[in-house]
Amino acid sequence: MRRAKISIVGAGNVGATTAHWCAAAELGDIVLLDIPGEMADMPRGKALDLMQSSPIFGFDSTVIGTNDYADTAGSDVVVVTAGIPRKPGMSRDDLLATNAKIMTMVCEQVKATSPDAVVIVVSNPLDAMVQRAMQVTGFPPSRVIGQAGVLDTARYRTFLAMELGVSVEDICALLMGGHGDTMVPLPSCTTVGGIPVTQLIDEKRLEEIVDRTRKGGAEIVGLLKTGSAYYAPAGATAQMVEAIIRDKKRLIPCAAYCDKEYNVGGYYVGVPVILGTNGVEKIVELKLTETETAAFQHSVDAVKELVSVMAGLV
Ligand SMILES: NC(=O)C1=CN([C@@H]2O[C@H](COP(=O)(O)OP(=O)(O)OC[C@H]3O[C@@H](n4cnc5c(N)ncnc54)[C@H](O)[C@@H]3O)[C@@H](O)[C@H]2O)C=CC1
Ligand SMILES: O=C([O-])CC(=O)C(=O)O
Repeated sequence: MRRAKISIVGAGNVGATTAHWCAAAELGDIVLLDIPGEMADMPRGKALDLMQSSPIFGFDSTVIGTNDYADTAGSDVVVVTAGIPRKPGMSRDDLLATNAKIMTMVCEQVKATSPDAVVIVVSNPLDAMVQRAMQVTGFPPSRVIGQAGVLDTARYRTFLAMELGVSVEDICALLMGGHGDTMVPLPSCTTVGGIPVTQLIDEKRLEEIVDRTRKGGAEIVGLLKTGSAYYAPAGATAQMVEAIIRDKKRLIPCAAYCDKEYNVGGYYVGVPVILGTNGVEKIVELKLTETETAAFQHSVDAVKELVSVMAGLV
């Protein structure tokens, strides 16, 4: 049986860690690509190091490092983590100009070498970067998806489990909106072992936990000092890769292209989707309360604003 081919563009912290999770789960053969220059050999070094862990973890995925898109040709999934991360004091939006240029260069190559791939964008500011990736590749929007919601929800679930002293496995939650301070929690879709979270945590404390989730990326940036989070972001990305490669039909929040859905009008924003081999196979439309609709609209407006700034930049 042909093994799936997964290419990861950007062999930095998120890219290399995604390669690690994908290899350990034997999701397919992996190509790790980064730019030529002084550090040209770095992806080859990381790939070889990962390969040498295969006898320990018992995986037969191959991992190669390269600077040449020819090696990524015919990928089933391409993950784009290329770009700069933020440092303390910066917002994700401060990365817009630099990362939009990088995203354009990367996606021109992806379009030429892996025209049938499903593309998962991770680089920030996420919602604008995934819009740029869709524009440059010209791929159907269902095959260009952004990773944010799985990470944001994982953070939320972690904090809820810590608060209640229960297993993370028993926490089921959903967040919507952009990957930023405007993300929209949905307490009505958050349960602990089937019990609505609102029966276990009072409103004020829940709002504090939501607030910590919103600022979850910045909290890690403040601790690391030199860059941003990568273990959980890479785990979230690998979960999306798995849903696509194994056609799992996971119902998870991703940045998906919404036109009529939720009346967004042609932008990427975090919504619940069904993710399978074809990428986004369905956007699930929930009935939101008035307050949730207003918060979601606020989040969409922030994404629109960023996309319009990006259009004026490049
Ligand atoms: N969506 C999300 O939930 C998250 C997004 N991020 C974002 O992911 C991006 C990567 O973060 P890290 O891996 O921590 O950064 P990093 O600095 O460790 O790695 C980025 C890599 O991209 C490479 N790169 C730059 N230009 C390139 C190009 N034209 N082609 C190929 N590779 C190129 C760099 O050489 C570097 O190795 C950042 O923009 C960060 O903000 C990070 C965490 C979560
Ligand atoms: O905070 C950042 O810059 C990286 C990121 O998106 C996250 O960890 O959520």
